[in-house]
Amino acid sequence: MTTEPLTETGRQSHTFKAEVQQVLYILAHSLYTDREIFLRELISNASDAINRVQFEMLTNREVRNPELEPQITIEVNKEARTLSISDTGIGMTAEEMVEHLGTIAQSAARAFVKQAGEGAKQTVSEIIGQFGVGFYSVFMVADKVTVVSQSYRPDAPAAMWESSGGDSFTVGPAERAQRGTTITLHLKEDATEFADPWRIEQIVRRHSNYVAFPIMLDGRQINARTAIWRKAPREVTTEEYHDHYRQLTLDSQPPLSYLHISTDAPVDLHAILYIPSRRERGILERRIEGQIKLYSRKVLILEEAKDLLPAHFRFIEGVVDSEDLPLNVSRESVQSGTAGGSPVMQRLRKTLTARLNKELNELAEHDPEKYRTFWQEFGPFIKEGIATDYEHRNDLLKLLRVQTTKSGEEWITLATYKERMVPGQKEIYYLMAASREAALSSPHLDPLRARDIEVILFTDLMDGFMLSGLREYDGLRLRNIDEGELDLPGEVERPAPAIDDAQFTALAERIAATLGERLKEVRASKVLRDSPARLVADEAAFGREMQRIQQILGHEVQTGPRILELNPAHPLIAALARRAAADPNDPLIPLAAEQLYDNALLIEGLHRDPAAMAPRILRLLELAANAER
Ligand SMILES: Nc1ncnc2c1ncn2[C@@H]1O[C@H](COP(=O)(O)OP(=O)(O)OP(=O)(O)O)[C@@H](O)[C@H]1O
Repeated sequence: MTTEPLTETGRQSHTFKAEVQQVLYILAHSLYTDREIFLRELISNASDAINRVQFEMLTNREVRNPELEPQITIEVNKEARTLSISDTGIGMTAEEMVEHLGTIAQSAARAFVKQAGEGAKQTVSEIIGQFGVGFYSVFMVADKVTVVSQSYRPDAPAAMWESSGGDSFTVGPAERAQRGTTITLHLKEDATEFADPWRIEQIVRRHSNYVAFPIMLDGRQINARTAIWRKAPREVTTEEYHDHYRQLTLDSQPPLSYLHISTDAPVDLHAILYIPSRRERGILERRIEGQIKLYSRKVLILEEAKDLLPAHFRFIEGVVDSEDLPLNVSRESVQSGTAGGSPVMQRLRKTLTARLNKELNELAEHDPEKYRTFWQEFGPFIKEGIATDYEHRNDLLKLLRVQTTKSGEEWITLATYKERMVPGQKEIYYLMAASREAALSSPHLDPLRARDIEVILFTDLMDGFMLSGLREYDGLRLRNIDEGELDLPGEVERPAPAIDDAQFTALAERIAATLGERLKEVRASKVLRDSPARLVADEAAFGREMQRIQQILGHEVQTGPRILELNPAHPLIAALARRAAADPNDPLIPLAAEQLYDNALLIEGLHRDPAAMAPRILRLLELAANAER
């Protein structure tokens, strides 16, 4: 930014930073249909400014005009084609104007220019929201903008900032009687609509209705008078909740569900918590995590209160308001739970968490379709909580849903699994695989299918993480069925081997020689029925769930050799064994060994490079077709 010498009026001319110039150019020259959001941005800045001065007043006595009521005032003049918005906020000094209204975070600007330049599908309001070019959006509708401000600092003189877009702005002294800021827009010819009071009221209702301070127009308050979370739930309509959610989050989809708490005892608590309908909103995934705004006595204490819910509920959006929070707390002390904030925060957290759990359980019970959506979008968070949050594990286990060999497309609870266990079953059986389809073709299922035992199919990356911390449910151990020695209830008849021991040994030796160090042992299976082979984990191999995650993420892990079990009653194994016994150098055997091993990895979702199998499969096909080489 370059700065020119003072002119006679005491104004100094500055050049916008290059990134700002680019942003301004795009904003001024694009035909955006939702230009009206410039007003939302200005109101949001005004509201921030009031929040900030309220905070100053809590901690700092030296504030100019402490008696001023928090208020945002809009004035329009059709003849002059102007719109102005004033606030009783923190104000800006001349230096702050240069700093805040001349620059823009460079990375944000670059990302903005890139997105806008690509003609991205999202609307300008989404882009602006994401990149924080808020103030500059005025240049979509104005060809000249004047800002006059009086800082809260008692000794700072009033100042003005003015620009017609382009590449420069001026800053100089000004007259302003009281603390706060007035921004005046000289509207472009095609933006006259924004000098119409009716239009302004419509925009405020649509985008800024729930701003916590009065927004005045022609002597009337045009935003909602009472914060909806302070109303009794029966007085709030679904539409109002949806509107509030949209204005809070900028999410274009309505929330999946919401929860409104309004109580005075044992704590004073007025809160609305929203469960979004999807996890990822907007291209930048800025809102993959929710935000909970914390108010006390109408003062916004925290824009993003982290400690009000356990970490696994971080996708929740909403507002929490409690009169019980001491006003003399700083943001930091509320956050860290010190300085007296702690006991109240803990009580709030406890109440909110319990109510949210209850709400989710009720959703599952009364609206299974919605709960299914919830589970698909936010299941991974619940699983994370189960693994890491011992305090809430039992509550979270009620929210857990799984698919099994018997559930089809349905999602069931562990309680349902338990009810459906066969007589004599003492453990919960599960299988980890790449997908449901892959899981259902797993050879490990053979002995359980034969006994009609239900098996949980875990196919999500987070499942491994969850299982690393979850060893049992309701007194039942969770057992991975890839283990060699499962003590299964009930007896089933075993199919008779189709080959003799010598033939089997010949095959086992050839396979062991081919697969070398990848295997600990090749042995005859006591449990396989319909499948030819399986890879069995070493029971001692603790932590395989986490290892699995590492493997899927492509990290090098020492997994230790496993045991290959062959099914001597299977036609393929029998045929291979006969060939191995007849000709130890039969070329089919090593190819088959490799392919059986790869099949096992594929089903488990652990194969590193499936494409590498293509030449071998081709060779196997040639052998099957007796093709000449
Ligand atoms: N009405 C106002 N009163 C006091 N300061 C203001 C006001 N409007 C803007 N500012 C200052 O100008 C800065 C830049 O505003 P701008 O809207 O461009 O970005 P932001 O508010 O920081 O980010 P975003 O609007 O995207 O959340 C603000 O951070 C604030 O410091």
